[in-house]
Amino acid sequence: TRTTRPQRLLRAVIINAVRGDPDSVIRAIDHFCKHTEWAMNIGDEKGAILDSVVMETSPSTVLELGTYCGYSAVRITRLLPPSTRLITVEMNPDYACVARQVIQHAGLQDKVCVLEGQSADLIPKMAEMFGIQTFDFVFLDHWKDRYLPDIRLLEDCSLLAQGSVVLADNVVCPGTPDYLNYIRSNLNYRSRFYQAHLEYTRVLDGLEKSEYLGCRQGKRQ
Ligand SMILES: Cn1cnc(CNC(=O)c2cc(-c3ccc(F)cc3)cc(O)c2O)c1
Ligand SMILES: [Mg+2]
Repeated sequence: TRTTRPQRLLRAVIINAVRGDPDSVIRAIDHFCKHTEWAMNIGDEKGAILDSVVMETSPSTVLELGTYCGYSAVRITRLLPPSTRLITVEMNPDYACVARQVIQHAGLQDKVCVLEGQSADLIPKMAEMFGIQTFDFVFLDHWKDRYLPDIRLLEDCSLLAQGSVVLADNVVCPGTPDYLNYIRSNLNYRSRFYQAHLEYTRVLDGLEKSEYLGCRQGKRQ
């Protein structure tokens, strides 16, 4: 096939979504993934949970790891107050290129910074790059074996504050067992599991929401 799946998803957005209307971009992607070609966006069912967690957190500083085609970046950013920015990290340049165009079609390009590169390299530079201290909200949706090392890196870089919320996609499918074991046994977090389904399927999946409680000692026995 000459085009890639992200390119075909972008074409569906350009054809079917109203420029400057984030909700129509979301609907166009969900329609494409339900009726034409599955893609690994968080989707509508888990997306509604993401929306509710973003709204209850009402964050000032937001980090997303794993942009893919920009679907969750559009979902999150459409809910943010005018002065708030989303920083989203994508290691795949082809995905980043499509994501920037999807985000632009939604009219949210001034509120989103798509960073190309490895999360492990970029996280230590974030405070300096963006003049921030901590992230109020972090969404984990990148390589599943990077969730644990990257949450540890965020801690080590003091990028989490008391009350920061970390939401992780796919903790059941494909699954992130080492991350779940760590975050659920760590006294510095209060975690809650939201049962759902893998995007556009009946396969079980879920989201794990973890609130950082500040730096306490020890582990739960
Ligand atoms: C290539 N790449 C760039 N970023 C990433 C990180 N994301 C995932 O890997 C990811 C994978 C799946 C998934 C794939 C196949 C399957 F059979 C079941 C589930 C679902 C998701 O929601 C994901 O976020 C992968
Ligand atoms: Mg995912």
